[in-house]
Amino acid sequence: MKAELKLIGAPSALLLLEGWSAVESRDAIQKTFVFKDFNEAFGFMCRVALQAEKMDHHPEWSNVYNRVSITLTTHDAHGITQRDVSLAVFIDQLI
Ligand SMILES: C[C@H](O)[C@H](O)[C@H]1CNC2=NC(N)=NC(=O)C2=N1
Repeated sequence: MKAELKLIGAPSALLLLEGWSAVESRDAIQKTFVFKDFNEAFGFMCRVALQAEKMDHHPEWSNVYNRVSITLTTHDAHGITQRDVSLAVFIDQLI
């Protein structure tokens, strides 16, 4: 198994991240980002989407106007892995 697909779990991941929280009832983390308007929010989503494709690691997310809610987990591992931490770090440095 690839090292970055080893389960590390949400509690360990959260020690490395700021502003993310554990999702109840599954091994996942989530964060909500609020922008000035839809244009800013959608620009952010485009940058995340391009990186997600590059990493072959995709967020679960929703957008309402200026708000983007993101949940990260690794579907292939049924929980949090290093890939989620790496994508979360990438997302945070966009802000
Ligand atoms: C076939 C493809 O590589 C896999 O389904 C990828 C795609 N994107 C993914 N994204 C996430 N979040 N978890 C995965 O396990 C995953 N697997």
